[in-house]
Amino acid sequence: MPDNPPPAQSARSVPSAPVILGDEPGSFPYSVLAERHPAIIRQVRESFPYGPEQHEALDALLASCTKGVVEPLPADAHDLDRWSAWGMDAYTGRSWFDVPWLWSESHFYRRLLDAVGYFGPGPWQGIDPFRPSKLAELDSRETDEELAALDELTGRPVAEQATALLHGSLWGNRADLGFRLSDAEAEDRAAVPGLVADDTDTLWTLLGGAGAAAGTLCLIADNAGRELIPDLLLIAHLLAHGRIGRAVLQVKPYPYYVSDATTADVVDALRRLTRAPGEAAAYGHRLWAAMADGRLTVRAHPFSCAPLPYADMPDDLRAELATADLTIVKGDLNYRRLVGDRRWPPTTPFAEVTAHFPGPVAALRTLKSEVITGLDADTEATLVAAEGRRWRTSGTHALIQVSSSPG
Ligand SMILES: O=P(O)(O)OC[C@@]1(O)O[C@H](CO)[C@@H](O)[C@@H]1O
Repeated sequence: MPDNPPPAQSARSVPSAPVILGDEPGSFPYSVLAERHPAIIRQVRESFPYGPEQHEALDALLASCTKGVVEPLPADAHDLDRWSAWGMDAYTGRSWFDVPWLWSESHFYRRLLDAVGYFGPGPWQGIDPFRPSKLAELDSRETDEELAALDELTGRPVAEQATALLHGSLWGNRADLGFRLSDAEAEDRAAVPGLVADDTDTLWTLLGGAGAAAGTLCLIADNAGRELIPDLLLIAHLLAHGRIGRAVLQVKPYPYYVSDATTADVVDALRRLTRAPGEAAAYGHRLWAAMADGRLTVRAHPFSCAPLPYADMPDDLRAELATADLTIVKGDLNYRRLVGDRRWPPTTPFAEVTAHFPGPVAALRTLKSEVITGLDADTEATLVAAEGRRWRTSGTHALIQVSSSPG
């Protein structure tokens, strides 16, 4: 692992707001560590007929992450050097609640996969503990309905299709299985259609406005299933209408944050599309063909599962993203990593906190954690007056923010 700077404070970060920890009882980060992680362990136990070894390892993880400290990785761990570069040595021996929240959450998934034998060797190597819930979602009535809506959409003017598919991708971010674990009513709460920040016009300008050469879009994916499918539909539309010439889909190299998309999930989503009735299959076949001729590629960079902000991305990823005409960063966690997981005043300019990014960048996110930047003062005041702090974490609000000139 040649290329990861130390985690504590990169030279490129903007150190002007405190990093979020999970140490405040009653706060959202605390509840994720104290309640969501144990619930995830329970769900994983129930999903597979694991043997005693795995149950014992899950017991040990539960004790460590709720009442214990961050333990060192085994000396023969395949990713020892990587985690060492990502802050392991500095955080070993400290309570999971006292280190940066982003770090302890991310490390939890690394440990969970270890506990169930995902990293092998052995018969459970590569078995995604979240696959049953991901597949259930892919097979759901809601997915059928969303795909059926494409039949009607296809007859509409192209601009209308583009807007609908962009919003499909944006609001698809509500389909987050980890979030639902700690907030069962989340999906039933009505979404607030007015975006808290809306740079859609700039986004379309960057996505091959009239006369522009079709460039490369990088999409840093978030959840599989009902978020990944609309992401893929948007990519298919942009390719088909010449707004981009090529797309790179960045997914996770291993299962993460319950429902984050891996390469296996991309394959499942494409198979789901190609086997669907109606227009959905046509989208699926176009995407399949784009994979075959290289207009759509999938990447699973190790840094996608790093416990660090994107300001600390390694040089090879930085160079790769610098070649994209636009990078779309999907979802809440990626937003936290993009702007830095810090207590920013909400009016902190988005362009300022993303100045580290190597090229034009857009965030498409529903709001599910405390971090927020780029609001105008009136919008913030209206949200606070109506909801206190609830708008930050309820998943009912969304944003499209673009910075066209970083890097
Ligand atoms: O990134 P996503 O899928 O939009 O959301 C991830 C999430 O559910 O998990 C994190 C807390 O565990 C938060 O960032 C957010 O609430």
